[in-house]
Amino acid sequence: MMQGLMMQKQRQEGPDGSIRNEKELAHAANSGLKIAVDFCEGIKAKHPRITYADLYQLAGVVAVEVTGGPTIDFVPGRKDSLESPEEGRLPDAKQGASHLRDVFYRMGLSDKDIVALSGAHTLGRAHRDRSGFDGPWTKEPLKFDNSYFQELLKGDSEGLLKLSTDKVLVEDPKFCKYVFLYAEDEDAFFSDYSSSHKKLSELGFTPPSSSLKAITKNNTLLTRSAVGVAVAATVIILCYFIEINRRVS
Ligand code: HEM
Repeated sequence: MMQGLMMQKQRQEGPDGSIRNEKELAHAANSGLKIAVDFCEGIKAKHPRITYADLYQLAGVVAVEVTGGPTIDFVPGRKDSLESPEEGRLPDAKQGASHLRDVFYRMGLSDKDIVALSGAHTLGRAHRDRSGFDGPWTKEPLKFDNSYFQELLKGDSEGLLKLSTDKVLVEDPKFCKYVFLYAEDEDAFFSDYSSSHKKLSELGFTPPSSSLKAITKNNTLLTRSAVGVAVAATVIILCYFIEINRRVS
């Protein structure tokens, strides 16, 4: 998901759908993402007007929400590119705090963003045949909650994974205060996660005025893409559950 969210290019950071490029899918850090990209292809075929860049971001937003996480405001209008970045710009799970800061600061993100976004590891698992790592981070990997942070504070637990880049969040004093906060206060995690996810998903993107934003009478922001996002979202949810269930079981 991290990789899907970032999909950045050298000249301009930000989601542009280039992950569908075979060359980029072959980057080691993207191993396994072809499955998700292929799922999205069926939706793109039915709703060709949505860009790949928007579709992949929408899939991430929907996956977080349907698994119990916060709502993330989604604004369409990203442009597609097939120009891939060079390999090696995504975070390396075997490294530590300075590496994480190099990667995330480069995108204008903060220590708080790093910790909040790492909380996405509340979902899913690692696969030995993809990354070389194995196992979920939490006991309920289909549920988006703050248990990732609670598990981090407990230390090593049998059957649960902790990458170096997860452990460093407890070891580094500036990261650590957010780990304590999120482990204790799920609302604070959800609120910060939602803003950090939106920031990452809108890197290099200025929402166009034609994004069909509508403010309803009770001031709820509704964002509608011109294509049947509701239908697309339903299909994405189904795909997400089928895939995750298959991988977790
Ligand atoms: C902080 C640096 C990060 C590192 C080093 C990292 C590394 C990894 C690794 C090694 C895996 C296992 C891949 C596999 O074997 O299938 C993984 C999975 C995952 N990552 Fe990250 N990640 C990072 C940040 C993020 C962020 C920011 C997000 C989302 C906002 C994210 C969401 C996920 C999810 C949901 C999975 C599970 C995928 C599945 O179940 O197939 N990660 N990550």
